[in-house]
Amino acid sequence: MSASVTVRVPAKVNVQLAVGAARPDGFHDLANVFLAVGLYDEVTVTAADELRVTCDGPDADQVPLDRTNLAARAAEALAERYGRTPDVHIHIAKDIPVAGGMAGGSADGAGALLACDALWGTGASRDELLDICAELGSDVPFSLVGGAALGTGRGEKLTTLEVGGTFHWVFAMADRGLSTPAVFREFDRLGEGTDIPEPLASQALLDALAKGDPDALAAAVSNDLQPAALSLFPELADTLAAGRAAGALTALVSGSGPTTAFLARDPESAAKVAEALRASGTCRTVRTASGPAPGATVIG
Ligand SMILES: C[C@](O)(CO)[C@H](O)COP(=O)(O)OP(=O)(O)OC[C@H]1O[C@@H](n2ccc(N)nc2=O)[C@H](O)[C@@H]1O
Ligand SMILES: Nc1ncnc2c1ncn2[C@@H]1O[C@H](COP(=O)(O)OP(=O)(O)OP(=O)(O)O)[C@@H](O)[C@H]1O
Repeated sequence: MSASVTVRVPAKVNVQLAVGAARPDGFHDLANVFLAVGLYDEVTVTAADELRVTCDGPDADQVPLDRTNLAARAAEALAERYGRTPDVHIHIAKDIPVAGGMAGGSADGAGALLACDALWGTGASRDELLDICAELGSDVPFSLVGGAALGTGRGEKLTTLEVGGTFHWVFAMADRGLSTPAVFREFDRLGEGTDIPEPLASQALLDALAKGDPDALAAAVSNDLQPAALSLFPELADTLAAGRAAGALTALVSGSGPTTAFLARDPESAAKVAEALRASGTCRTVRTASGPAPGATVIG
């Protein structure tokens, strides 16, 4: 008999990303306000003779299928903790752009962890799963939790945030990726010789989320990695300008980029911004999605 579990996991946009100075361990302290959005990967794990990863979807050829895949690492980490072998076939149906700053790999890590936990019946607590997520990567705990949350430390220490409405987004995917470590290195280079303040969450932004007010959110969003992403990928300025000209309430780079995110007042306006971005020729593909979306969820 072959048992199998499927988990659906959302992408994220960072509505605030405040970045502190580099720490001795090479990471940066953050005030990272995550919002999960309705673009999903689905991770299916099936009992097998040995660990194996397959992937399909538009960006599948860019996804490593060896043990460096975050989903494989998640299965191995859980198996090790429970003294068993990670004997599963992991299939990733990938819809989240790869190396796009939307936590696609992190989503697959959290998805595989939850799916293996259900398949193996480990009985792990939520806190244990969150600990394993934090070992896998700074964004992985949020992929498990979803909704909206403030991430402090390197982004792994989460406080859930209330959100008072639905926010409508348009995402423009670029024709190449950006490496997260390279963007943080560029942030360090650009900040050399300046005083980098302690990262703090913006109260105006948290209030805007709590009210579900898109105009207030648009006025409060910020991303300290945006200058670094633009420095490495200057053409993104044209995409941001095209979305603003089409009526987006605000335009920003998502996380470390290069995906750009546009906030719209309602679904109709999001559709208009999406159409204008498609026509602009400044990006590879355009998607609309709203948030908050639920975190990793077993769907079958
Ligand atoms: C840019 C964001 O996506 C915003 O949510 C995250 O901060 C990145 O999270 P992630 O991809 O899960 O990152 P990790 O896998 O933990 O780290 C990858 C690399 O990014 C850099 N990194 C990441 C997180 C952090 N707080 N400081 C860092 O400097 C480090 O060079 C690290 O080696
Ligand atoms: N399951 C996975 N899906 C995609 N990439 C993966 C996966 N596992 C490992 N990787 C590697 O991680 C790199 C970053 O991919 P990912 O899609 O997670 O970037 P990202 O969305 O920019 O991440 P983040 O927003 O968390 O910084 C890829 O280039 C790939 O080599």
